[in-house]
Amino acid sequence: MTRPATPLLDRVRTPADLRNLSAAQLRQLADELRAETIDVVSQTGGHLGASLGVVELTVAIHAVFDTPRDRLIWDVGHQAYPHKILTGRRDRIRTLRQGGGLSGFTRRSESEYDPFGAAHSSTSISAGLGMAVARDLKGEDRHVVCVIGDGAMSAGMAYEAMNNAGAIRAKLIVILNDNDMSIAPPVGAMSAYLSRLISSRPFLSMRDLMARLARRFPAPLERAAKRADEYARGLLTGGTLFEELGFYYVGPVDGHDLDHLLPVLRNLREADEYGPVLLHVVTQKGKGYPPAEQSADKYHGVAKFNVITGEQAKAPPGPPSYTKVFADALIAEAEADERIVAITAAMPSGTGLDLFAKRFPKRTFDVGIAEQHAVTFAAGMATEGMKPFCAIYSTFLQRAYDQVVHDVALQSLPVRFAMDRAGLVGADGATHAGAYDIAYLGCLPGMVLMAAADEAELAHMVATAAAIDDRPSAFRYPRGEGVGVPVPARGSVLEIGKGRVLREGTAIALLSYGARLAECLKAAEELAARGLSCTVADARFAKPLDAALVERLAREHEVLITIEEGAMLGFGAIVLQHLAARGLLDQGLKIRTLCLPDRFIDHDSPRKQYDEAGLNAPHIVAAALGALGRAEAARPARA
Ligand SMILES: Cc1ncc(C[n+]2csc(CCOP(=O)(O)OP(=O)(O)O)c2C)c(N)n1
Ligand SMILES: CC(=O)[C@@H](O)[C@H](O)COP(=O)(O)O
Ligand SMILES: [Mg+2]
Repeated sequence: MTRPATPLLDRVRTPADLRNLSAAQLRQLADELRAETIDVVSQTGGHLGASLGVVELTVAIHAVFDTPRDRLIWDVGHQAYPHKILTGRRDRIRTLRQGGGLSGFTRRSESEYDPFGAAHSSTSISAGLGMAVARDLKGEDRHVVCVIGDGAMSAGMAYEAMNNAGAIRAKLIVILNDNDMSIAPPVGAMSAYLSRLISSRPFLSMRDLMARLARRFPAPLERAAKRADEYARGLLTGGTLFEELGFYYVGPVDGHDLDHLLPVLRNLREADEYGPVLLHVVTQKGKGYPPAEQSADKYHGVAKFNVITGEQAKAPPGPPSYTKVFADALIAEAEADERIVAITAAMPSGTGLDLFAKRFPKRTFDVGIAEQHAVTFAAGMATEGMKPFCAIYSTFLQRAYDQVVHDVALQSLPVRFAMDRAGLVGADGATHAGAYDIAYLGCLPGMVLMAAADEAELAHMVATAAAIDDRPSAFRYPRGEGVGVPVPARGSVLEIGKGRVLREGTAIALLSYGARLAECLKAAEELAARGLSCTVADARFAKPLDAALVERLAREHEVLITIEEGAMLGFGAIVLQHLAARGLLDQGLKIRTLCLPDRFIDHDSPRKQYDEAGLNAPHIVAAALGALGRAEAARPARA
């Protein structure tokens, strides 16, 4: 596939090269940038739709504002591929989301044009306000521009930030990129409000817009008199919500029309002695690439694809994904119990709740990007006897930690947490790793914590969680396909706090928590080939811990190794603390706890990530040999 011709883009290495181009040239540049973005993502995969929706906006912002001196913050950052191409990273853009390559999100360490890292949504206004206040305290002069999507605008953090910005009245430009899409179609009253804003009348004409901007920034002494006028206009223009939060609302403006964008942004740049402004731009996710425009998800996240046909590369048929198994298992439980309800925070397809919703539309709740609300919403339902399953990726559940502690665990409410994407997740990298849930939930009294070793275990854990009605429970499972074991139509309820032994040995005990079990079984074979007899056990539960199993393994083996797809202070720590309390650590037992290292693991293939983390079979073998003091415990071969 030949690369698109990009004669103008070829002349742009940094945004400074944009600033002497004419409007006509900028329009051509945008077309070339769009073609380049499509070509890049066809080779790398990634978040195409969002990037295509902000091509013109990216060009206009960098043409008008003096980036990187003026700060530009992209919310989530998944739409920042055109931004990366224009800011000196075009030469590396085809390394996107690959080991050693560019991140799929904005990242401070990657470029001075990325003043704030992102990936978890709705952080841009808070960060931008922080930068604006710091600017004012230091007496510096620069603009701060935040671009936030309509989906990201559904998170409470965005309102916390706007509320504070309106009070501080710091000079800040928030650009609301409204494409009427989240990952799925947006939900909630805010989405409806924005739709009203757009549908209430056509885009402001340039004349109206200029007139309003001119009126907006009157001489200071008239300002007081203008408030009533603004309020009245706000009722007309519909920006009332934002204006009541202290923002001046401008829009809606066509976010693909540079003839609109450039003069508006220039005006906002010049009228800079006033408070926060919200520019409402209307864009189309997937703009300019028909396969994306016509797709239901607007090609939010795509595999490599054929640019001509839009057809995405398909992985060879394999076992069902953990996500699919979860959805099927929950449907089976819900068929039998009408109290079961399911909640997602704007991730219906990613969590599999889109399948649950097809079967139980009235028992499925997509609350938008609002994990904190999702958890306490579930807690409220649990107080009324419902059986809520909160399906939230491990990494995104981090955002609702106090709700888990304060609203669920403290009240011992039977909320069930289905934590998909546990462990390392590959191309999304460190921001999306499900690394910490064992640690952050393991310290909460009363929680039942489970980790699925394979897809059949996941089905059993769904059934088990459904049956636990007196306290909260959580089960974690990795991104991607299962290992190919048969999955029951409906899971069986497990005995709480009981693990299982898959292989009996004498010298070394490998105690796995989660899906590293397969690697443990491989390691046991390798150790057996070296004459070392190995027990392999699946803990199944981190809480309550299977004390009898752990103590037996400690008593009957020379070496005990715990393995988990989680950070320090997780399962291994729970086992260590238990053995210490039982006085079993000072009887010569050689114990090792294999977990994620105390650093962030960057994007790469999952296999390579686990290699780097030291959690593949060769690393387990080396740990066992090392514990035994066997000389050949040299650094393990790469798995
Ligand atoms: C806290 C958090 N929850 C969920 C996600 C997953 N996520 C990534 S992008 C996205 C939708 C964002 O919608 P919007 O802000 O409108 O951006 P668009 O993709 O439409 O450009 C979601 C839910 C996330 N990144 N962060
Ligand atoms: C940008 C974002 O946060 C989501 O789109 C995320 O990348 C989805 O992850 P999965 O691809 O694992 O569903
Ligand atoms: Mg959107």
